[in-house]
Amino acid sequence: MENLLTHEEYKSIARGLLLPTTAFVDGVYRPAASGATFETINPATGEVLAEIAACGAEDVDFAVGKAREAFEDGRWSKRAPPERKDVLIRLAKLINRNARELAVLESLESGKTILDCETVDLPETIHCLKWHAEAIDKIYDQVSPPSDNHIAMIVREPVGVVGLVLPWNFPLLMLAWKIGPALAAGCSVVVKPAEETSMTALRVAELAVEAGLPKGVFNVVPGTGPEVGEPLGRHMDVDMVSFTGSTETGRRFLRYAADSNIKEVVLEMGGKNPCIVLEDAGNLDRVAAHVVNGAFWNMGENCSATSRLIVHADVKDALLARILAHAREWSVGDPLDPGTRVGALVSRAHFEKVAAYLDAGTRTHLGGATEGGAWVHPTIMDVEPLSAAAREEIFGPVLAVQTVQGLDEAIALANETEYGLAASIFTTDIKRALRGARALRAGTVTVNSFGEGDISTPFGGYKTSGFGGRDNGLHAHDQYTQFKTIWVDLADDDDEAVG
Ligand SMILES: NC(=O)C1=CN([C@@H]2O[C@H](COP(=O)(O)OP(=O)(O)OC[C@H]3O[C@@H](n4cnc5c(N)ncnc54)[C@H](OP(=O)(O)O)[C@@H]3O)[C@@H](O)[C@H]2O)C=CC1
Ligand SMILES: CCCCCC/C=C/C(=O)O
Repeated sequence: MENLLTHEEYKSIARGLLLPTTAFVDGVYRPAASGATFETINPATGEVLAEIAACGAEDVDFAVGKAREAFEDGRWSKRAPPERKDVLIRLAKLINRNARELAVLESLESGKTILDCETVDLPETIHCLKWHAEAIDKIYDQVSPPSDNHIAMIVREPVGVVGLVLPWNFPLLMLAWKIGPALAAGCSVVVKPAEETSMTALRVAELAVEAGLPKGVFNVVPGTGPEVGEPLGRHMDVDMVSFTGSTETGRRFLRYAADSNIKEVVLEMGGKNPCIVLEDAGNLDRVAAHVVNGAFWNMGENCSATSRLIVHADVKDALLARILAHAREWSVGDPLDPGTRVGALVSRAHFEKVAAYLDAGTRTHLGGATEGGAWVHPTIMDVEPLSAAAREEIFGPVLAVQTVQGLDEAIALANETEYGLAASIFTTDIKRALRGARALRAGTVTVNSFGEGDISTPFGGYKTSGFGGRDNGLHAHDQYTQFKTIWVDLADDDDEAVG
């Protein structure tokens, strides 16, 4: 990559970074009301990076109040769409101008590789914000099929004050997936970043004010799930929550909503994503490259990671040989080294969760060993269909392999999961590919590739992987919009009134 720096240069940038550590509410940084802090740790070294404001219910209440004030006086919600567009495009440009520092900050907090931060997370974050900004003034209201005696308009309105609860695996990109359409729609937001990765969201909120976003529209309240996430989920003046994270926590947000003001809830949750490789898959080396990328990219800390390989017995050995060859090329190491493909897992606690699965297979082909810190080598193992390793979301670089004799068996096995986020199928027969894609119960199915689609395609899950809406695409704007019907009677003043 020609634009990448050297390992030493990245380390030098890391040493010089100014770290944002307090909440960002109503346009300024401020400590938690209690004055409490918590440590944020660099998972690659175990060192404390910073002490972050440990906010609580009082801070959430304050931030929601400021967001409400901003929403009601219309300083953003009633601005003309082209004006909102200009501000968000300026924000995307400012992120671009600060991309290197943000990439290093993201890598330091999360253990993600600088290679991915520089070449995927930052470019995709910028692209996402621009895409939603550009969409703002191209989304039309509607008029229902007309009749002689009435006209009905269906107008979009911003949903109001929105809580955005984020995960740690793509801190910037998930922020962009949510603030892009939410701010485009005219909402005010209160962001709760994951406690492992608060700092990039804080910095982006500061850049947003520099871009011209009025104060109070974009607030970030760092802290733990129970201390910040729950009060946000239960707040009577929050109109909607959009959440990405585990299915277990997603369920809690449904309860919070039911117990409070029945706010709208959109949930993007876990996955145990199958990749079916049939005997007619074609070039197995190409297939192997996709499987390895799907399974080990971002250390497998990806809700749509390929975590189950369901392979036809006739090609299993040949495919595995190629998968092992590709996986061995994924170097494990310091996330700030641009040659590293597999960085550190996000935390020691998460490392321990993933490591506990490493002996769960019936035969391990590669990996399994770990070395200090929070590193797990790409691991490929055969598993029994009903085993925990075959069913549970591991969220690490672990690929569980199962063998089948045909398409129907493969589909049945692929669908035998509580999740339904993503799936892929490899075959050179278009009919089998489409039959398979239709039968797989997942929000995104890729054929002869691994991927999540792009900003133009909706992203979300079936079954316990998703609820209430989709991220990405114009579909994401619907999450943050209310539809209002305005019905106008066209009858003459002296016509009989009909109900
Ligand atoms: N679908 C996805 O993209 C993701 C899936 N996961 C899955 O979840 C597992 C656990 O990871 P984890 O970080 O604990 O994921 P969580 O679902 O717990 O975290 C996601 C967000 O929800 C917050 N949260 C946690 N508990 C509560 C609560 N009781 N009330 C309100 N908000 C809460 C978290 O806060 P905080 O962490 O700051 O306390 C974080 O901001 C992973 O191993 C993986 O399997 C994890 C991340 C992303
Ligand atoms: C370049 C696209 C990356 C998409 C990652 C999607 C993951 C979402 C999640 O884990 O929640």
